[in-house]
Amino acid sequence: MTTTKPVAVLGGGSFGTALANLLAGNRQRVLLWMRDEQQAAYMREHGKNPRYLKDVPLLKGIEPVTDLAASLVACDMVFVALPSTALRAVLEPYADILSSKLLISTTKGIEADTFKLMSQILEDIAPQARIGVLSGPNLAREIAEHALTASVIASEDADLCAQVQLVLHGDTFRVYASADRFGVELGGALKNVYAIIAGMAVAMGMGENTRSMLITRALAEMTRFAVKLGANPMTFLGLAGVGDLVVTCSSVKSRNYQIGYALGEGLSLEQAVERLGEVAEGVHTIKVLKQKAEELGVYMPLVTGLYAVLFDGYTMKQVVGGLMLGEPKTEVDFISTEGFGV
Ligand SMILES: NC(=O)C1=CN([C@@H]2O[C@H](COP(=O)(O)OP(=O)(O)OC[C@H]3O[C@@H](n4cnc5c(N)ncnc54)[C@H](OP(=O)(O)O)[C@@H]3O)[C@@H](O)[C@H]2O)C=CC1
Ligand SMILES: O=C(CO)COP(=O)(O)O
Repeated sequence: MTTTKPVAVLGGGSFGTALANLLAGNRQRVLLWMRDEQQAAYMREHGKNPRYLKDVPLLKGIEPVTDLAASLVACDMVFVALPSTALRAVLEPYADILSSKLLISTTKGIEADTFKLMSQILEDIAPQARIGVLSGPNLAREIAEHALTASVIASEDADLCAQVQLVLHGDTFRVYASADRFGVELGGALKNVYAIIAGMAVAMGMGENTRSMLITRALAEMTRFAVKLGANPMTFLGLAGVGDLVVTCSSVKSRNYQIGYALGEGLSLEQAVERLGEVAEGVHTIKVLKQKAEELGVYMPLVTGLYAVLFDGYTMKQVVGGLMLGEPKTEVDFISTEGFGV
């Protein structure tokens, strides 16, 4: 089915580009908004993004544009694929126009001063808007190359979920609905931190047992944190939790993993970020997460360890030693096992 109005995608990076292609593949007209007119002009002329996913042809139906107000006015449904550090500043001036829209955040980050997730920022900006979150194991390059992929659209608004499923669902992209917006969004933001640790471990020559331990203990840690914030732990067993954690901790295509790998090779954080030249949200998330975990008294040894390496001058060896020799713990301590006969 084709909606009459175009769909807006905000952000001309890897994910905005992949999402625009997905929508256009489903015969939607797409206004792909980016800030740089030179980039948009190149894309209109050559049918490719000159900076991100450079070799991926843009499908017919995508119009690269730079007038944000006009794009928002023209569309009812708006996907936001901007970095977390830019989202509020970019959208705040357009609060009035956004009020009547369906706004779907795809940004996996946490705001530094407020600890707000991106859909909560959208809610601040446009309280009247209908809001959702798209999240899951969704590496942009694989989506662009039509790898079979699943994602989750999460919103309290079931009609919004259905509309998003309609425009995105296709041969290679399957979209599940969830009513747990907070849990789905939190999972996507938290896993980036653990992908940095996983990349670091691989660069340092650690094995598959180690990676498996890391991913599983990361899931325990992020779920423990989420439960403290009142989230539903079961959501973390789905695509937007364990699904996204596994892909991001296992793939060299993940930018957060690449940051970790560079750190493991001995680069400084600044050097790693510069070499990547793309967004790696975990670099910001680790700071706010460490602070929030302390504030709430949540035990997050992996977060604390990564923070110590990145900002307090500890070596990986020191941190790993501390983690392994720590007091023995119970395994699944974050979900009540009452009633399971355990
Ligand atoms: N890539 C992926 O696999 C996935 C990414 N995401 C999420 O999508 C979000 C965006 O990531 P992604 O597209 O991959 O990042 P990229 O690094 O590929 O691209 C970032 C984009 O944001 C633009 N941008 C940066 N600052 C601003 C600003 N102030 N105003 C307007 N545009 C700006 C950049 O423009 P410019 O080139 O001009 O700097 C660029 O187009 C992240 O939160 C990420 O977690 C979610 C799922 C998968
Ligand atoms: O969120 C992602 C996959 O689901 C992309 O991860 P990176 O931002 O680490 O590339």
